Amino acid sequence: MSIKGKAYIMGAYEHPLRDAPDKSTPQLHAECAKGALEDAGLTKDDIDGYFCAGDAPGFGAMSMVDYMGLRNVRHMDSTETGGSSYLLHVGHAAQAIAEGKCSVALVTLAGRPRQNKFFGGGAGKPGQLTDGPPEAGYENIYGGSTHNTYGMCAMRHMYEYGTTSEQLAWIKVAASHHAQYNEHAFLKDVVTVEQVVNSRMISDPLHLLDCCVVTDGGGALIVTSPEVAKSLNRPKVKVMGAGEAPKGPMGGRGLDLTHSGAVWSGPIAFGEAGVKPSDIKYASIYDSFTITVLMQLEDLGFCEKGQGGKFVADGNLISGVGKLPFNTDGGGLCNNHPTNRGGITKVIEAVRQLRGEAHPKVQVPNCDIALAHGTGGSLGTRHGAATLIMEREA
Ligand SMILES: CC(=O)SCCNC(=O)CCNC(=O)[C@H](O)C(C)(C)COP(=O)(O)OP(=O)(O)OC[C@H]1O[C@@H](n2cnc3c(N)ncnc32)[C@H](O)[C@@H]1OP(=O)(O)O
Repeated sequence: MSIKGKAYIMGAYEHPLRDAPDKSTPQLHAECAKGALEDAGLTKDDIDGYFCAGDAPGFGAMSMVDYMGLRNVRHMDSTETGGSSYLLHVGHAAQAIAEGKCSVALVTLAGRPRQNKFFGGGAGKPGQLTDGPPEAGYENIYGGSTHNTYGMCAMRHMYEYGTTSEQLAWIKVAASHHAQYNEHAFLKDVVTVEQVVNSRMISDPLHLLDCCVVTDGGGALIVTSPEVAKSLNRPKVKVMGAGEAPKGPMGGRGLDLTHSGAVWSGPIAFGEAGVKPSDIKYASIYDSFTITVLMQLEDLGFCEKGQGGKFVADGNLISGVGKLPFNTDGGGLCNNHPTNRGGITKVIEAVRQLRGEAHPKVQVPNCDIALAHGTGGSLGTRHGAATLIMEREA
């Protein structure tokens, strides 16, 4: 069943904290839920559907429903696809609403990676027997897997297409240009290409400034039926299309290191929404590392494969300058990357843009159609991809 026009995002909230030593993860989930409900003009007793991923402690969705006192939930989903989970959840919530399983869905993400000093899914130390993910035993002998696999993708992209570190650096430059206007951004300083390429090497060819930040916090969304949306006094953001796909060595269907699952999730979402890349006025693109953005821009069809380096170096990602303003909150590269599943912030900034509530310095004029895309896991080897297309309803 198509979800086009069957659900609306009516509430969105991003937690203002980036460092939360005095709050528990369930508390952050609850504060985000409260913020999104207030934004929508609803109460927690209105919620009858709940969605979260693996960052929710205990028994995931079940524990959070209990902790938050959500008495009327009749539909739950805790599908885990890493950083793309929260984009995928909007699609799943829309599907559940279209099928009559619920009418007000709450989606929450929260975590405290700064306190836990933990990223990467529990892969364990080199050579250690681990209860982490199944691939850990094959990969942890080479050290930390996340930065290394993204580094391999960047290296391969450079080899295949001649992409340069300077071109990748433009992605951080664009994100920092937007982050300067975000009072909550973890990093607010505008940086130059030279600063990015001269920052310390993390995993060749990715430098410190090619990486996303590590922040505590979270966010929440409220997705409702058209009937509930009509009753609320907020701008309506219509869900137009959603696509999801896994990429893995076995399920990867022949994709090499330079391609992401966006090659599958993108066309599904565009097809369902009935729009094309040139119709998109604003894009939130998952930005765990600069290379993540570059590959996804290409795979979603915003430029030709291999031309991403030129596209970003022409300033196309900068609001008010280029063709495709991206991550106008500063994104994961500068603003916020709570947990290793930061995708919810991608939807939240797209909602701000469509409502006309982004910072005036970065607001895209007449922003009527936006895309949010997430990836989760390790870009080169195995990850989940999810694409969401939304439209402002007059
Ligand atoms: C699907 C997915 O989501 S996969 C992605 C999951 N996320 C990640 O892998 C996180 C990637 N980022 C990181 O691992 C870390 O930020 C690192 C390794 C790049 C840096 O961490 P550390 O070496 O511990 O740096 P530390 O936190 O001590 O900060 C040192 C300095 O660098 C700065 N800094 C830290 N991270 C970044 C960053 N990403 N960009 C720019 N500056 C940074 C800090 O502000 C600090 O500056 P200061 O000395 O002026 O105060």
